[in-house]
Amino acid sequence: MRQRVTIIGLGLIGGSLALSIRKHPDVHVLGYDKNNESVEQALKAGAIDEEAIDLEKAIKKSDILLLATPISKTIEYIQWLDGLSLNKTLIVSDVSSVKGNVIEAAESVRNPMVRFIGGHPMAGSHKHGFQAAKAHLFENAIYVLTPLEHVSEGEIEQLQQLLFPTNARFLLFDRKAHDEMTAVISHFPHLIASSLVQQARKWHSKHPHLEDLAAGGFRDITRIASSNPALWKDIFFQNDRLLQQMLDDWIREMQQVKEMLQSNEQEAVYDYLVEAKAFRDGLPVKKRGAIPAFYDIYVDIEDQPGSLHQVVAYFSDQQISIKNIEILEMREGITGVLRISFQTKAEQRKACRILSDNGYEVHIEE
Ligand SMILES: NC(=O)c1ccc[n+]([C@@H]2O[C@H](COP(=O)([O-])OP(=O)(O)OC[C@H]3O[C@@H](n4cnc5c(N)ncnc54)[C@H](O)[C@@H]3O)[C@@H](O)[C@H]2O)c1
Ligand SMILES: O=C(O)C(=O)C[C@]1(C(=O)O)C=C[C@@H](O)C=C1
Repeated sequence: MRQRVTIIGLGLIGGSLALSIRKHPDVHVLGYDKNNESVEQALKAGAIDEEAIDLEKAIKKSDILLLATPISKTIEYIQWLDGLSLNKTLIVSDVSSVKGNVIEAAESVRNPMVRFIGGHPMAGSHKHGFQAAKAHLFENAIYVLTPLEHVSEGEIEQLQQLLFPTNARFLLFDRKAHDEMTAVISHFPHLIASSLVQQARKWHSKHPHLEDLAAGGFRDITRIASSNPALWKDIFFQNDRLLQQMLDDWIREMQQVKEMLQSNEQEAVYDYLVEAKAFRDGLPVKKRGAIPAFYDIYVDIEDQPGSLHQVVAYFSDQQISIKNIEILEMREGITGVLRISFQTKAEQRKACRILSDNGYEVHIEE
């Protein structure tokens, strides 16, 4: 049976979900955004079938509602649903980066027709708005679901079926585990990235050439500081208690590192770095885990027109399919480093052999 889905918020995440879901032949997608331009872009791109002009009417006819607005707005929409008289079950999900307050709002909803399943695709970008949306944004990403207790297995399955074309991998957690893990792995690192940029900004007035020296390391570790400040302000305040706890721990740890430096404890500093490297290197990149499962190779190429095309041509000749390709911002102006990802180890090994045989310097992270 044809399902009707309404998406509120057609920015980066809502737009990407819409583009992906529309691959189902039997799903009719209605879109709503407070910004008319986003609706027009979504219609033009074929991400939605029609605009939800009368939102209440659209929701009443829908089977599934996806909320992809800023977190505080998502909470307001959930509260508003309580007052709607619905005559059929409505599965409601969101995409919020923090779950505590969202789940609390959903638990206060007394409307028996509303079945809330929290959602959080662990993929995104530092860009925002529909123009940055991509159908493949969530490919191989973890998609966390936090269903309320009364939600049935069948309803979770129905949502997963709808989201199937995202090619994401679903994991179920409760709100506490979700918010602690995202604080550690996403929210706190974001704060640190912004603080590193702030530090560089202050030193910049003394050393105007600082920006020329900002090469691979600084750019890698601070990319996320270019994200949408409004979104991140919202995330920080939604998860403020845990962020403060992490800041306290971090300040304490930095104090210990400072003391090691002051007392010339070279071995202790070395051990600190070794321990961090071991954990970082052990993050699951090869088996399916918290980080998408790709088999990567790194290739040095000349920074000149045609170099990238030449590498890609070797793979298309041999029918090796590339899962992802990225130019790493290192050694700018000298050589480029390409990170090329493959789905299988066999493809990774074959690609490595072809390029090595053709004189390229290729690296594989073991
Ligand atoms: N950006 C990321 O990397 C990322 C990743 C995963 C989850 N999220 C979550 O996704 C949600 C949306 O973030 P985004 O990055 O897509 O932001 P975005 O700014 O690209 O999109 C938000 C959209 O919501 C619309 N909107 C705002 N208030 C509205 C309202 N009251 N009614 C209707 N539409 C409204 C905006 O016009 C905009 O189009 C957030 O809750 C965020 O926590 C973001
Ligand atoms: O790739 C990025 O730019 C992101 O910041 C994505 C990222 C993350 O921290 O990994 C950011 C917030 C979301 O809630 C989920 C994913």
